Amino acid sequence: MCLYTNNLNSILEHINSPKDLKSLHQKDLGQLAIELREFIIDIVSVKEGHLGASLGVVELTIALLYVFNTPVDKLIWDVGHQAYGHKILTGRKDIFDTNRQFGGISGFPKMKESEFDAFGTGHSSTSISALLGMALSAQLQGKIERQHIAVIGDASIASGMAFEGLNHAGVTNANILIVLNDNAMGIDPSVGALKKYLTNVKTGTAKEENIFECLNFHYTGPIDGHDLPLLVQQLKQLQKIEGPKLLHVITTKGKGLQKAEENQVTYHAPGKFDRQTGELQKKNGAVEAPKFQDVFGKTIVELALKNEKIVGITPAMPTGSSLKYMMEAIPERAYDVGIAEQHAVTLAAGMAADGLIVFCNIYSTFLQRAYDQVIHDVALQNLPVIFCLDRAGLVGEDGPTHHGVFDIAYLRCIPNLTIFSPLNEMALRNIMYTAQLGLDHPIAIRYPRGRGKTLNWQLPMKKITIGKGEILKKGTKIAIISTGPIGNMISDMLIDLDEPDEIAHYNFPFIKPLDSVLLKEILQNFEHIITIEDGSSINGFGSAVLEFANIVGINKIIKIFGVPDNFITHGNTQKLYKKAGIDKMSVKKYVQQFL
Ligand SMILES: Cc1ncc(C[n+]2csc(CCOP(=O)(O)OP(=O)(O)O)c2C)c(N)n1
Ligand SMILES: CC(=O)[C@@H](O)[C@H](O)COP(=O)(O)O
Ligand SMILES: [Mg+2]
Repeated sequence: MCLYTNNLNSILEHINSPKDLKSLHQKDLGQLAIELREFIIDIVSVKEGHLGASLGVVELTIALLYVFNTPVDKLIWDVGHQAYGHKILTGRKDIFDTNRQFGGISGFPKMKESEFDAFGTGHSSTSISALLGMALSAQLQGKIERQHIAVIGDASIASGMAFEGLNHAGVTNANILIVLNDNAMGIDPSVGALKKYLTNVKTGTAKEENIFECLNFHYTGPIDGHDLPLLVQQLKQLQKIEGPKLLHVITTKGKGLQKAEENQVTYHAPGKFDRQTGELQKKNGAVEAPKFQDVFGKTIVELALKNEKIVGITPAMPTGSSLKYMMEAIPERAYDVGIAEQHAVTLAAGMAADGLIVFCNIYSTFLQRAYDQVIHDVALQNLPVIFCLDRAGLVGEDGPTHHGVFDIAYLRCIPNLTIFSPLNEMALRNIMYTAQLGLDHPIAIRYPRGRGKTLNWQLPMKKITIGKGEILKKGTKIAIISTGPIGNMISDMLIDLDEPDEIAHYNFPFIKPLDSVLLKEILQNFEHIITIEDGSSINGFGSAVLEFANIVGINKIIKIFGVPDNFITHGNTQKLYKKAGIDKMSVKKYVQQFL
């Protein structure tokens, strides 16, 4: 049955699955693209989320779902932040307003959420390997008709992992189609030699040999990724060709919303905006405490202006990490290396080995990808790289792919590495200052997404003693030991409580080395000890305290508040703290039973 309708404004209304989409006349697809774009803008303008990337692939999404036979054919969206159109057209239109909200659908493809989400994503550059895995599996299992398609962006394909996938795929006869969605942007402008090459291909100035053909791919392109009839035609043709194929499409990030096209960095994930004008929603004008990322970004400039040996590195997150301030002020010493966390870490190691003072800023969750480099290239050689791990803790709406809750657990077991979690903005500044004065070891400084508490934070920096904790409040019966900014929540809770004299509060910014003198004193003087952190309760800060108690042979009740042993969902951070049981109420309830 053909779903053609004379009321052209309501095509999307009728599309609840790719089956409905496939029953449209091809000439109606253009109208569907208009409606899909409007729908995405409507929802994201009020519910927030990733905007530009999804707007850019509206036509591509429609064409892929129109031509291929999903979910039998496998379709993988790399990173997945551009998959909103895919979600809307694959049965989630009516619940799309719950996107990224607590209890709602995920902002990324998720296998459990839909059979149309062939593979869960969130971290970039995984699609080619996963797709190849499925295609080789199809060969082994005799699923010879099945098609396998991955959509990967120009920034993500420049990552090592994507190249590893291409390198393997090129010597197989696996039936895969890689759609390279080239908009010349990551979150920030794409960087690197491959970007230059792709630009040359687009402008017709590339040398004769095509890089993808050299890797044994059947290459098509570059074609206009907003030309729906052309996309449909090309995809239908490629459907008939066996083996590894790459279709190079050119798109505009933010397509269809003028402000988003003009300011692609801001509109990657713009927050709330006016859906008609695209104008960002104005803040209420109140003076706010700074974001931790800006404390990092402004402090490194301050330090680097005085110390020529300081360099900064970010793997593709200049805006998110605020290293952009240094890239503007001292471009020759600030490097955006693209989505290349492993390279970023070993690059830092090389620079540190040659005497530079290196601040390597990586989101906690993305450092997971460079674990071996941290151990083998930095810690084993005891190179004093200064890792600044932004987005540590529960990050909110991005959810489990992005929560920075494992870093303490995966770093704590690495010899030579110091781990520090600042209570506030000044502590972050002071540790950055101290680290650049010269440390004997590498250090990981972990701090959260969002704002701190201090308005007047650009004070002169002070050297701090490595491995020192501090008492924030005296008490007689219970000792609460916190690490990081979650300590501020404990201070607030103590103000709320009726009998605060019984509770002492200690701040342990150094997770490693622990302040053994102070900790021994606490273990000796209190019957009941509570630790709290915004990371995994397994092998976290609390575990370190338990291990220490065991080593010194002091047997006390030690209660650990940390993120439990499961993947925490997405949503507003307050709700997530509650879900993880590390919110104010949960701690208060626990403490009150002993007062
Ligand atoms: C391993 C990893 N590093 C960094 C990121 C953060 N990140 C998310 S999207 C993105 C840019 C992706 O650019 P591209 O692949 O070109 O897709 P586009 O947004 O242009 O569609 C980055 C760096 C990530 N998700 N995963
Ligand atoms: C898709 C992705 O990985 C990024 O866009 C991420 O969502 C950025 O997170 P922040 O908003 O915390 O910078
Ligand atoms: Mg891109």
